[in-house]
Parts: sequence; C-alpha cells; structure tokens
Amino acid sequence: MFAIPHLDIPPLASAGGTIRLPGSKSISNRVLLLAALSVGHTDITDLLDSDDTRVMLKALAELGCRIEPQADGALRIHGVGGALPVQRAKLFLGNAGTAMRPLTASLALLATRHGGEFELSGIPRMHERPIGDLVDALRQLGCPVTCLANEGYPPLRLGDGQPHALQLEQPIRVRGDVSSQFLTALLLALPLVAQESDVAIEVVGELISRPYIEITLNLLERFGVNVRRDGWERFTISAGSRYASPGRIAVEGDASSASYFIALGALAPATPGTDGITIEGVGLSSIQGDIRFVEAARLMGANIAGEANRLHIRRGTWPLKAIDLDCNHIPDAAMTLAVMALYADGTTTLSNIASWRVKETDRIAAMATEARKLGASVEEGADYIRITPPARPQDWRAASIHTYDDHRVAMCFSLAAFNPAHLPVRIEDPKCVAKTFPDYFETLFQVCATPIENIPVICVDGPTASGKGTLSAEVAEQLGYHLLDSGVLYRLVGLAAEQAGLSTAEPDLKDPAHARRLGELAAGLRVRFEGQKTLFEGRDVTDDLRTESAGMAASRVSSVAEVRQALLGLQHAFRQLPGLVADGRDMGTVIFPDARMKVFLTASAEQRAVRRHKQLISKGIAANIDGLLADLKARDLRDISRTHAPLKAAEDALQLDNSGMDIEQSVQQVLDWWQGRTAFSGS
Ligand SMILES: O=C(O)C1=C[C@@H](OP(=O)(O)O)[C@@H](O)[C@H](O)C1
Ligand SMILES: C=C(OP(=O)(O)O)C(=O)O
Repeated sequence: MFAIPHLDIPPLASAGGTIRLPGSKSISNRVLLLAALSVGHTDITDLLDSDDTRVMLKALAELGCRIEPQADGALRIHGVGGALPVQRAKLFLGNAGTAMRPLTASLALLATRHGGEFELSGIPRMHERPIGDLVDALRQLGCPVTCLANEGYPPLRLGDGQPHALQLEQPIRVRGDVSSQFLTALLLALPLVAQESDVAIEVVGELISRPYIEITLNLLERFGVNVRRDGWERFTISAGSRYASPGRIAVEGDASSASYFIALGALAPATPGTDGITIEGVGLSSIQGDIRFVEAARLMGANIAGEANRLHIRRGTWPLKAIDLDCNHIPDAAMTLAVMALYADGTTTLSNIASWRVKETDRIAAMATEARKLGASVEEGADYIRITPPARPQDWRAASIHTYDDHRVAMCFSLAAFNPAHLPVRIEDPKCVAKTFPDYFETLFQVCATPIENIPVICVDGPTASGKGTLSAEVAEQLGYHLLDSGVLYRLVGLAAEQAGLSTAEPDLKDPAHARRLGELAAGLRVRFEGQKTLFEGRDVTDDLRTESAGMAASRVSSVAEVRQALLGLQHAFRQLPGLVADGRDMGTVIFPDARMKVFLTASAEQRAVRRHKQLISKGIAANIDGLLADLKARDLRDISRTHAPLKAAEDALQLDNSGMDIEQSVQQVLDWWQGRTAFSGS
C-alpha cells in the first residue's frame, strides 16, 4: 500500500497481463455477519482484507464472536446464533456502510429483545451519511434507537439496557430511495426474530441499487433463509427462519474493483507480447450487480470475453464511444465510466445517480471537480453528470487529483495516466484505496507499461558515510518509489556464489566457463531493498552482507567482466513504475545517465568520521575518530582515482553538502528539488 502524501503516476502507454482481484466487499461483510449470526462455524475463503472488513471483524470480535484463522488460509467464524455473549459494546465502524447499516439493524433487534445497549460510530464522514430511514423502520418495530449527534445520522445508541417486545405483526415500512443498504440491513436482521410468524417488509418509494438486494437474498439462501419477494415492493421472511452455516463459503472477487481493470483493458493498447487484460476471480456468473459494468463498457467499445469466473478485455473501438446511460443498477462501478468518458468521442451522460451524493464523499461534485482539472468540460445535476473530454491532446492538464478519502475517486483517476498528452497524474492520499483494495496501485503497475524514459529515476551518488543510504531509503519511501542500493550488489554476488557452491577464488575466475556461470548467477539475482534492508530470495541478508568474507568475495567478483555486465542489466531492471531512487557511486554518471534528477551528496571527511564513529559506538563497537578519518580519506582517494566507474559527480548533478544538516533536512531538500522538477510544481 502507498501510505504517502501523494503518488505521481507517470504517463502510461499500454497494459497487459493477468490480475487476481481481492474479494468482494459487499459479499465479505454480509458473509461475516451471517456467519456470526448462524449456528455452527463457517470457514470463509478469499475474504477481502481491507479497512471495511477489518472494522466488521473487529466489531464481531468485540461482540464475543470467536474468529480463528485456519491453516489453509480460511477464516473460521464461530457463530453465536441469536444469543450474543456481550450485551454492551461501543463499536467503531470507520466509513463502512456495509458494516454500519447491517450491524445497526441486527444489534437493535437483539438489544431490544435481550436488554442490551450498543453504541455505533464511525469516521466524521460516516456521521454525515444518512441512516434515518433505517432508524425509522427500527423504531416502528419498537426498538429504542437514539441518534447521539444529529437526528437521522450516526453515531447511534441501540437499545436501552431493558428488554422490550418487538412489534412484528404489521409489515415494516422502509424507504428505499436513499440507500438499498437499509433494506439489506432489515433482511439480514429479521430472520433472527421471525420465529412465530412471518415478517414482512414493505419498501416505500423507488428502490435504488437493486442488484445489492439480490446479493443479500442470494447469501441469505446460502445460510438457510428463504425470502419471498413480490416485485421490489414487498419481502416476506417465513416464520421459523433460522440461520444455518453452509460450513464453508468462498468470496468472489470484487466486481466493482474489476471495473478499473475492465476500463484499463478498454482504453490501453495491449502491451506487445500480451493479449490485453485478464481478470481472475470474478466473471459472468457473479452474483454481484456490478458485473453489469461489462455491458456498459461494451457499449463504450470494449472488447470483452467472459467466462464464469474470468474476464478477458482488449481495446475495441477507439476512441471509445460516448454513451447516455441510467446507472442506478451499478452505482459504484459507474464512477469508472466517468473516467472512460474522458477517452470518448463525445459527451457522456450518466444519470439516476443521486446516491453518489451521500457516499464516501459527494461523488458527483468530486468527479466533476477533478475531471475539470484534467481539462474536461463537466455539467452536474442533482442526479446526473455529463462529461465532455478535452477537445485536443494539448487541452489535457497535469492534475493533482484530490481524493476526498474516497477509494473510488483515487482508483478511477489513476486511469487518467493514459492521456494522449502523455502527462503524469498525481493522486493525493493514495492510501484511501485501503477501504476496499489496499494493493490497488501495486496491481495496476504490475500490468501497465510505459517507455523506460517515462519512468523517473533519482540518482544519489556520493562518498562513503555521506548518508546516501539513509537519505535514498527515506526519499524512496516518501515518493513510493523503488530503491536500488547498488553498493551491495557485488557483495550479494559473492554471497550468492558462496551459497550456490561457486568458487570466487582468483584462479577459478580466470576460467571463461566459470566466469560465465557467475555472470548468469548475477543476472538472475532476486533482490529487493526495503529501507535499509536487503532481501535476497525474500530473506533478509543485510547482516550477512556486512561480513568481512562477503566484502572480500565482492572485491574479487567485481573484476569479472561477465558479472559487471550482468549487474548493469540488473540495475537497469530496477527502473520500474512508478519510479526509482538509485543509491551508489556511479548511478548518475554510468548507470542512469538520463536520470531526471541527480544528487551528489557530500559531507566533510571530518563530519563523516564523526557520524561513522557514532554509528559504531551505538552498536557497541569500539572505534577511534582519527583512525576512521584516515581510513575515510584513503578510501575517498581510491574511489576517485579507480579506473572502473570512479567516484565523481555527474555534470548535471545537484551538489548537496549535508555537513551541517540532519537527515530530515537533507531529505526535505531533495524532495523540494524533486517537486520543482515535477509537472505539479505549482501545486
Ligand atoms: O449493499 C451493499 O453492499 C452496497 C450497496 C450500495 O449502496 P447504496 O444502496 O447506498 O447505493 C453500494 O454503493 C455500496 O458500495 C455497497
Ligand atoms: C459506497 C461505498 O461504500 P459503502 O459500503 O461504505 O456504502 C463504496 O464502496 O463505493
């Protein structure tokens, strides 16, 4: 996950490959609640792990439900049936509508029947999201429900600590035109109390987001409860209903999350050597209504082949075709159409989407504001949005997209990086995708490609003990970029050779076949840098690399031409989306001469000796400053005068003498320089 202030996505050119989607949010949270309310245990596989499911799991645990991860990856929920072990709790539900609404109904009924009292709250935006229609329905049933701040909004108190009779004889009337989640909540809760006689629900007003009710009915059936449905107006739960665990249940991939990759396949040319985008985990047999995004994307020109549990997407008509579509049945995925509209041949209208205004943010306003920043013309109404793309490539703008803590705004606008003007896109607060798809950007970058020169590189070169390692790791971390610590690569070849039983003794290195084998070994090194750690084949080898013997082996293998050639390729391979910070001695001069920014980091030898001294002392290693200073000076001289890749600043490098700076100041200086070189320097 990119937990950084903003993520700059370079202009993207093509896409191809296979992705597996995380589990459906709507199914995950329903199944968790149903499993908790059932008799017996349920093993859930492929459950979504995101902010929305975490708050649900935490709430269930606080209500006394036992949750046990299984060796096979499933999560076992021990159902409590209709008898909660805990009668009082304060639950925090973040911004998860699928936790807040269903838990409100179930806990209100249980608290009323058994004399419990529960308080439900969320983040500030959750306290602006309406729940009044559900509260009204629960009050008709005789449940004590108090809105603790504003009438009709969370936080809520459910129950008053006393048992009360429930009034189940009359049909329960609930409005369906603000959110379908109120009806879902009642459908999930009422089987707990429909013992003696049938319980009916009547929907007042037009029901929106209907396919979500179908998910609810489908899952109720899996847990042993059948609901009679008369049109979309009346739903009847039979007397004697009782939840029974299906034993094991798998969660489908999230169809709303699929929409970003369907759109990607529709608007990006296939990367050479690939056949467009394949999505696994969700397909045409999905029970999620958002699978009908496929039809909408086809209307816009996408070429989609579907199987039961898989989708395959290629670019079809280009530019995409503008559409005029009622999107009431796909409220979440429809946001993705708004971004596809930026690549269409005219004006697209998405209508009947009034519910967008009361979701994670006012989504009609947010999509309009951000699309305008990119250069589009947008008209918005109470329940529609109309988007006309920038007229010509040169009318696109490099925009810093504000994301309003709305995962879908962030995911949608990442697709603007395919703009014909080849401009980068900045996504502010990218971690907001954690609501439903924590690894969204990593997944996106896995299947996107762009010419190598579009991938930014920041080189940090400099002498030993100048603080390059710490600075580079910190800059990479803050920008969400990859990190290359080139200094350890030769040591790693030495270590890998040792582990593979390949000699690094001088005489063996002269044997051409042996040198070739070492070169192959170097080319195939599976290495990653995380902060100050080196991971080789997924194992932390940082300490192994610091040993004297690794150092000696490194200096011997560095003389082998095949190894040097292989490491050149390996170092270039670190240049991956969204960008790279490369730390070393010849990064800016030899390895990445076209880097967008080069920093040559220095500090006086005296200052570096003091730092190294502190470092050693803090590790309990005795050291002498004068000795260290002499060593450093000798090493500087060697580095500057060696024939292979001598240490020198690139001509276009920015010199940073950090003798008088602490690490935060140096990092800030480099980030400031970098910001000045991005397309967002005015923001
Ligand atoms: O029941 C559900 O799982 C959902 C219903 C929809 O909400 P509304 O019914 O409020 O439109 C949808 O937007 C939300 O993401 C999930
Ligand atoms: C509206 C959404 O979420 P919630 O389940 O919180 O309503 C959404 O995921 O787009």
